[in-house]
Amino acid sequence: MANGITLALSKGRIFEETLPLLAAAGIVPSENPESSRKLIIGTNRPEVNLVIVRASDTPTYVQYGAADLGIAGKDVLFEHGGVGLYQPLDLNIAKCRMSVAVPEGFDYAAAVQRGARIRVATKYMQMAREHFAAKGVHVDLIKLYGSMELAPLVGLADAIVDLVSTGGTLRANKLVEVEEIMQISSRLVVNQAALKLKRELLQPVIEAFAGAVKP
Ligand SMILES: Nc1ncnc2c1ncn2[C@@H]1O[C@H](COP(=O)(O)OP(=O)(O)OP(=O)(O)O)[C@@H](O)[C@H]1O
Ligand SMILES: O=P(O)(O)OC[C@H]1O[C@H](OP(=O)(O)OP(=O)(O)O)[C@H](O)[C@@H]1O
Repeated sequence: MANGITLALSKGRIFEETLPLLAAAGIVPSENPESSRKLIIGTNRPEVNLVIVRASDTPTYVQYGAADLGIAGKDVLFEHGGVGLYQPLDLNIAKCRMSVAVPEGFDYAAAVQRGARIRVATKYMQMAREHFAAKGVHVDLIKLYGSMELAPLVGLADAIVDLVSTGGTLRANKLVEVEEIMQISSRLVVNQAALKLKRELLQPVIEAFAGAVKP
């Protein structure tokens, strides 16, 4: 794939929401990663391949040049740190927000005010650490890899830091949002060296994506 370009995408919402952007760049995947077990997927353009990765691994593939470009959530980029990545575009897809949530009935404001140590479960350690440090709130962070909403229900934590979109998952688990940390959407990320070495192939894709971004 050294002569072509490789785009890293995760299955699910990022893949689905990227399809119209790919179409605008004249790129049509030859298989659907939801039904195929293949991790390298060709396209209608012989010089363009897709690699299917875990959402949180996208920046790593692009940082090391294993993929020339990729699409990753701002949440994932914040945890990664963005080293070696050029971030030319906010694609305005996979929109949600990072929030603090607690069980209904837990008085978060009072706990913060009296300086209590709060146990917070999250997959987003860096985001949570910076948020609470900036507010001067004392927290013990507990790293989880998913289903954060369960943690307060079983006594593992007082609060969670997680992504919220419709709020349906919080409601279903009798949790309430008490603080919004950051609005989240996905960005195009490009390997900085590839941008120089493969500019002729990459620039038209970046421009087509830019032209297809919905406000
Ligand atoms: N409910 C949601 N609504 C809209 N966007 C979301 C929602 N949940 C997550 N996202 C965004 O979509 C991105 C991809 O989410 P996805 O669920 O595919 O991966 P993940 O399960 O969070 O990651 P991983 O598979 O690496 O654990 C997230 O990084 C986030 O930016
Ligand atoms: O506010 P809502 O619309 O309910 O969305 C929020 C949920 O979406 C995300 O999970 P996702 O659906 O991606 O599941 P996953 O983390 O298991 O992939 C997030 O971790 C929340 O649990």
